[in-house]
Amino acid sequence: MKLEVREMNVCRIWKQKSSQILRKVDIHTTTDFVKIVEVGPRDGLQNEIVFVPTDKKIKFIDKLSQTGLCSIEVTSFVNPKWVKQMSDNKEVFSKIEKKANIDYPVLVPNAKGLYDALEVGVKEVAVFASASEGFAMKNTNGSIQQVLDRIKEVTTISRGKGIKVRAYVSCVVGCPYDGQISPKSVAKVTEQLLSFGCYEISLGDTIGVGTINSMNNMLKEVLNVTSPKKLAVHCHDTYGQGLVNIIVGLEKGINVVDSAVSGLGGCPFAKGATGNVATEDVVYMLHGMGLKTGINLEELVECGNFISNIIGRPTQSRANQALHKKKS
Ligand SMILES: CC(C)(COP(=O)([O-])OP(=O)([O-])OC[C@H]1O[C@@H](n2cnc3c(N)ncnc32)[C@H](O)[C@@H]1OP(=O)([O-])[O-])[C@@H](O)C(=O)NCCC(=O)NCCSC(=O)C[C@@](C)(O)CC(=O)[O-]
Repeated sequence: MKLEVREMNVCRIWKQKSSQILRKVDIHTTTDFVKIVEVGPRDGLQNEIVFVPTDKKIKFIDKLSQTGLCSIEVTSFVNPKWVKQMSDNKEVFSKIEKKANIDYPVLVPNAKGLYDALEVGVKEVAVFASASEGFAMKNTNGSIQQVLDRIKEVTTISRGKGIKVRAYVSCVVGCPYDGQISPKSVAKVTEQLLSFGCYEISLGDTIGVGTINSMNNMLKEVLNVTSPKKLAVHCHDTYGQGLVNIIVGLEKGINVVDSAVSGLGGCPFAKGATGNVATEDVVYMLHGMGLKTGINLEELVECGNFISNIIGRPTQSRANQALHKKKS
């Protein structure tokens, strides 16, 4: 009997808390649209050891283009000795069926990557910096400052050619090499990237260690140097905190979220990192909150199943598993 009363109280408190969160989200978002940047084809597949055939990558991206997504990061133009999985970048980008209302950014680390991408007609690039020295060195073979210098060159060339530049900051709360990361370092790198002309900064919890508190502290500091409209969140789900960390971002007025269908992914240079938060789970959550994404969840589930079959691993998305089971 006592237990029942306690459970009822816990339920009531949770209901109050979740409606407070929803109210806050309503207050802070100027629009009820949340933009999803699908990173499955790049962040999702870059860590796969077995090479995913190029025609399957293309089919995967073409299927994603049918779901209502408006931005799909398709590949990277990095050194193929470092990331062999993305070595078919030119063929993938050239052969995907591009829809007029979808952006197809590609990841580039330096001017060489940019020029290679320009050869196949890329219109948007994503550059990547780190808030930790250890990860900057392991991931990009340079210090934070050296990487920022390369990015400055990429943004200068890109702006001259009318190419849009988005930027990532990795390890915004924790680093596999340097441990906890100071929110001030994240704010400093964010400010520099914006000063180069990057239109949006995606804050990456690369190893998925963030919690409500660490995300909150980091975002408070970053929001001292910019507006939420310039930010996106990119949460890996290693500790199962991806969705809740996205809510922290929404509460602060951020309405761009990166995710990977089926929870694919991880970074080859971030030990212990697992996949991104699954796009299906994010979309299910956002729609349940009354927010719009423009995405058809059923079609997304199809994409998740398609790529899971190709890589030979079950989907990591809980929403996908549940919806698939319900259907069958
Ligand atoms: C940054 C570099 C290029 C420096 O790599 P480096 O070895 O220091 O480069 P280098 O300038 O000394 O050149 C060495 C060789 O690489 C070649 N090279 C140089 N650049 C390129 C290029 N763009 N494309 C193709 N080839 C390239 C260059 O031409 C040369 O060739 P060689 O003369 O020996 O034949 C290297 O470290 C690299 O490619 N790193 C890859 C890092 C990567 O892809 N990491 C995963 C993505 S980041 C991520 O997942 C995190 C994120 C974004 O999702 C957000 C989050 O979760 O936090």
